[in-house]
Amino acid sequence: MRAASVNSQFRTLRSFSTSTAAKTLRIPATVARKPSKCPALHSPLSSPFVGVGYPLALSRLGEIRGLASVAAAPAVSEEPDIIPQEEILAKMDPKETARLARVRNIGIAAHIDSGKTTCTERVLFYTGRIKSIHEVRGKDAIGAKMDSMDLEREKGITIQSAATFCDWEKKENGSDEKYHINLIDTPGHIDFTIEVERALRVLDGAVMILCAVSGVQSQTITVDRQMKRYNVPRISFVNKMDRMGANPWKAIEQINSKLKIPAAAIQVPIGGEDSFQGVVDLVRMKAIFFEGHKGINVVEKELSEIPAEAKKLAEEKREVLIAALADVDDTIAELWLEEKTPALEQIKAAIRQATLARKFTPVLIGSALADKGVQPVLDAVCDYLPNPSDVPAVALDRRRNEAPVSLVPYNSLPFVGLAFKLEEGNFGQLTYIRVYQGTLKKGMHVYNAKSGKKIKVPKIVRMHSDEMEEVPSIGAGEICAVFGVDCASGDTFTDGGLPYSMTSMFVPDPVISLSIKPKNKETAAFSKAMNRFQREDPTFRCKVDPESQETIISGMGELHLEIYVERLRREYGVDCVTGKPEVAYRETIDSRQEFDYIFKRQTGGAGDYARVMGYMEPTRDPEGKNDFEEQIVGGHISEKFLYACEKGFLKSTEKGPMIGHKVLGTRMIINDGATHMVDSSEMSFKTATEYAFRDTFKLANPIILEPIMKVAVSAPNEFQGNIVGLMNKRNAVIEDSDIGADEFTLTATCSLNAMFGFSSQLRAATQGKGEFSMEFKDYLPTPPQLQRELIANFEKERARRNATK
Ligand SMILES: Nc1nc2c(ncn2[C@@H]2O[C@H](COP(=O)(O)OP(=O)(O)OP(=O)(O)O)[C@@H](O)[C@H]2O)c(=O)[nH]1
Repeated sequence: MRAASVNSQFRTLRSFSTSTAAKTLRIPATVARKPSKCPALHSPLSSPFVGVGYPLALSRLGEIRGLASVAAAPAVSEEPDIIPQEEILAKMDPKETARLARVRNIGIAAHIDSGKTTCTERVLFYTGRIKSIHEVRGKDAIGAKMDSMDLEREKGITIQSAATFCDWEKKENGSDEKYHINLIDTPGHIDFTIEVERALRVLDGAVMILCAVSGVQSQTITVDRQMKRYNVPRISFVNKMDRMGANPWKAIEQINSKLKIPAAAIQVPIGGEDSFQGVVDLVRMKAIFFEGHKGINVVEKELSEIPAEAKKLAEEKREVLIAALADVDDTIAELWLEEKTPALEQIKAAIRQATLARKFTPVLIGSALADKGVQPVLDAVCDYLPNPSDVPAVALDRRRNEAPVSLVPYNSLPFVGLAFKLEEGNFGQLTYIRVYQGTLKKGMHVYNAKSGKKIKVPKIVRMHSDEMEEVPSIGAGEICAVFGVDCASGDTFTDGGLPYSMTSMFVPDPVISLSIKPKNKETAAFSKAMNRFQREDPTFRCKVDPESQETIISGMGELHLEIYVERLRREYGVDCVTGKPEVAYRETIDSRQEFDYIFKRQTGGAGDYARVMGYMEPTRDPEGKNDFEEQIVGGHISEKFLYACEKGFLKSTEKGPMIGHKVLGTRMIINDGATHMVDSSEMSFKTATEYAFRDTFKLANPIILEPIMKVAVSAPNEFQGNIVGLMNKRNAVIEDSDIGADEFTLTATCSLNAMFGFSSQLRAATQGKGEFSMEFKDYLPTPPQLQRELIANFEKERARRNATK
């Protein structure tokens, strides 16, 4: 009972605490939501645990509280104890608290070409990780460190996220404070969105970069959604201040209005465009300049030494900052009402707390390419982004019905880690792991929570883009990579003692596919490459169509598949011919239909006999799940044969009867049937079910579903008419149109089918100034005319194949 009263007291307390949101759980929405796959049925993105304290297994609670030993604690409790994060942390070893306070796991995410890689290159240079800076598409033809793949360097885009780490010595009050930063540079292009998803799943905070000219762009909106999905606190950096037309205030206004996150500058620029020289720090009211080779020396000056105009702007914008903080922080609000000026430490504390609570994002200003403003971003990462103990991590306890339990980033606790990314390296599979609790040591045995397999960890490394540094162990709250650990992306590892697993990341369904065939006979290399790509990238799939015998690859967009075809050629020497990209349609039914199917065949010797009876109906499941049930009374079909029926059902859903695409939202009930003493077999029941499925499906109001995309298009205002025209032609539903001072952003939903070829038309309609991004939303029925065409084409192709057999 005690536990229950602690719970209720705690819940009441927390619901009134101003800092509740800062302690909310970082659970990916996969717990609450799976990707919506069914027409007009969409699940919310919220986590069920948000805003509530979290339970800690009693055994662990005892450990942390020093009250009871593991053995003394009850093995399973009906009522999980819930204690606040502060209480857990208060019990932690001060040495651990101090260690974690200096660790940051952060990602850099932004719209394409905002300068993520350019910025990361400076971070590595200023922290001493690299000796010289190489630019993205730079004249030296070396390319940025984090774009290690040849293709990335050539195309100037990031394809894979790259991890690195560095130590930053933050100079504060004359003394140095050393922070350890694990950093992931993620791709901007939507086709590689899984890279952003998995990075955000394991990172504690993020730097969102925006272009000072373009402000919030289409992909910024996608990245924003992903950060919100994983509850990731962020600081913002308005880059490219050296560009003509740079306007950080517009970008900040757009963060407020378009992304709906209260944002305010914590710096103002000194000069702009060609004459951008440095920034004024509004918290400390000091001017900052970047001198020496590549701006390596940060030079501070008093405001009396800078132009009066910049000083006036700083005073004005400091007021704006304090007013914005007053909206999100009680202490600042009180001082503000009393017209008192908050102290420096009060401002810093308010920014930190509001940022951690995701109620605010502080905005920094600079130009990575002009080597100005990157070091203050590093300081802000240390000052305002969370350390691993600020972000509660949660596992699900399999012993307690998947009840959430907190993990504590404490080195001496039992180990729990999440494999979030796999990469095939020259020395075998490299698995990236975020250690949430305990220590991972070289040579120790870990258990895969899913397969139960025991694995010895032969080698642990810290990654530095494509280079690595071997380490003997890695502590809680850190990121590393291990060799020789066979697993899938998203698997949980424990030391074997804890029955925990962690929720994995959100993996969107592929929406586009194409047929692919090696030009010559390099099949071994081809299969090797396909296996590797699929293991590394859960959004890339490859299968052989049993009917056409063609290999079909599927992914998130045309560029996604194009990159893999190119990698096949370069990395495996396999040249391929590819078919036309095709939309990943789905098939479903809309009404109930009974069936009574007899499968009978006599071919001399033992024959085949199976009779299955029942009905099919739509499941109307929000996630589009299929369902097979048996409701046999009287034992007309034995267990063994019913199992074969289920197999037949599952096979049928893989390739729909209408156009051979996957089936969604369909239930099959078998409630009667008949068996022959001699002729019935598992194979005959499986086949009977497949035939029954095929015939019944066609009578149950079958529908072809197509992927509907959420599209965001932005372009200068003068092209608004052209773009609305382009979207109307595609029967898009325009949901919102946001007109800024010189650019507008239009959001719409449109079928993927209608979006083919859009990028070139958009270019033509906007003189190359428009851009767009799209993301899968859900599946909706295709228009009847298209459905007829798809079926006719499928039948024609099938007849052609049969004729050539
Ligand atoms: N003028 C100017 N150009 C910049 C700045 N930062 C980056 N760039 C340029 O913008 C282009 C894109 O930079 P990247 O660093 O590759 O951008 P990214 O966001 O990593 O790109 P993706 O990973 O492909 O999305 C390059 O040509 C850079 O040189 C800046 O501060 N000012």
